[in-house]
Amino acid sequence: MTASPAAAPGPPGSPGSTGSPGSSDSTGSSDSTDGPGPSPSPAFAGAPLLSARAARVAFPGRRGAGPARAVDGVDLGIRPGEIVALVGESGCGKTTLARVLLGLVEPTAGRVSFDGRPLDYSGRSLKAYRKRVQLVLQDPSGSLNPRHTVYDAVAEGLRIHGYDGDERAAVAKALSRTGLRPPERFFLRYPHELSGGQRQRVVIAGALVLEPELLVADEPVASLDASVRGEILALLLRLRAELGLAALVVTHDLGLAWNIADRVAVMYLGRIVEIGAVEQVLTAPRHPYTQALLSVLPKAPGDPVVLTGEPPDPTRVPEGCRFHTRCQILLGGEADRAGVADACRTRDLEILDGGGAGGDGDGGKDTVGQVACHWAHAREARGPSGPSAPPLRA
Ligand SMILES: Nc1ncnc2c1ncn2[C@@H]1O[C@H](COP(=O)(O)OP(=O)(O)OP(=O)(O)O)[C@@H](O)[C@H]1O
Repeated sequence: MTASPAAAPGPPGSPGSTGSPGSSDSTGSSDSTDGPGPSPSPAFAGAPLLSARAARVAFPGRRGAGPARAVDGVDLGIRPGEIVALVGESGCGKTTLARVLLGLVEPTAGRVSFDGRPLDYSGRSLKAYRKRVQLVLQDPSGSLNPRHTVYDAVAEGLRIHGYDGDERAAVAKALSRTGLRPPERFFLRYPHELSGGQRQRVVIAGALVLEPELLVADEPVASLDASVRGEILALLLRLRAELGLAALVVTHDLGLAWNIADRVAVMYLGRIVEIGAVEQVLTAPRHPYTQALLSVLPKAPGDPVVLTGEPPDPTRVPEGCRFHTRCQILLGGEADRAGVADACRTRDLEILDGGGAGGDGDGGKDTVGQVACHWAHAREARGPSGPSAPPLRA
C-alpha cells in the first residue's frame, strides 16, 4: 500500500475532503496511484461508447405547474475507458440523466446510443444492455441486503441474467478485482461484518461480476469515511487501467471530480453548461456558473460568488440562457460591456459534445462545443484584449 498525503488535494481552493487515491482502509488491498491530483488523461479516440444526443426528460409537474424539464437537451459522449464526472447542485438533473444513460428512464426526446446503436427499450435488448452498463450506488449499507451474504450479493446479477458459467469462479474473480482477497474469506460474511470500505467494494464487485464496459457511479464515496475514500477512488482508477472500464461519476464533490475524472460536465437546470478536461474546467472555468461553484470552496481565491435571483426550478426554465436570471456576469454589467446581454436574455445555447474530441463552434445555430455561455464566447473571440476575466464575486 502506498502512503499518501493525509489531506486530499482537489482543485485550487477545494476543501480537501475527498481523500486522495492511495489512502488506506483495512482491506489489505494494494490500490494506489502516483499521487494526488488529476490522473494524466489518456487520449480518448474514436466513437463514444455511450452517448446521449439532445436527450430530454420531462416529468409531469406539480398541480398547476408545467412539466418538470429534469433533463433538457443534453449531449454527452463517454468514450471507452474514459471517466467523466457529472457535477452540479441538487435538483439540476444529474440522477435523472444517469438513469437515462442506464436505460432505466426512456428519454421523452432525443436518444441514447451504446456502441453506435440507439438503445432499444424493448425487454430483451434492454436487459442485454444493462449487463454492459452497471450502476454503483452511493450508500453500500442501503444497497446491500443485510440478510444476504457477500457471495449472494455479488452473485445476484449473474442469476438475474441467467449466467451459465462457473458462478463461484465469477464471484471470486469480481471480489478479487475489488481487492477483497482471498475472496473465499468474504463469501459467507454479512454486510454488518464488514467495514464501510469493504461494503462499497462488495457493491462494486456486484457491478463488475457481469463484466460491464461502463459503470455509472452515483456519489460512490459520499457515505464513506474520509480515510477510505481514497482507497475506493484508487480502486476505480485501477479498474479503468486494468479493464478499460469507462465511468460516469455523479457527484456534488468537485474534489472527487478532480481526483478521478478525465473530463468534468457541469450541469445546471437540466442541461450541461460546461464540459472539458478536468484541469481546464476546475482551474480555468469558462462558464459563470462553474466559476460560482468553484468560488465557494473554502480556500478559493477571491470572494465567493453569491448567486442571487430565483433558485432553479425545472418547471420554470427561464427564456434565453437558463442561467441568466442568476448570472453574476449579466447582473454585474459585464455581459453588456461585452455586447452579449441581449443574446443572454433571448438565446439559450446547447452543448454538442463529441465525447472529448469536440471544439467550439461545431454545431448549428444555437449549439456550441464546450461552454454554453455567450459572454465566454465573446470574451474568448476577442482574445487577451477583450473584456477582462470576471472577478469572482457577485
Ligand atoms: N419522478 C419525478 N417526478 C417529478 N419530478 C421529478 C421526478 N424525478 C425528478 N424530478 C425532478 O427533476 C429535477 C431533477 O431531479 P434529479 O434527482 O435528477 O436531480 P439531481 O441533480 O440528481 O439532484 P440530487 O443531487 O439532489 O440527487 C428535480 O427538480 C426533481 O424534483
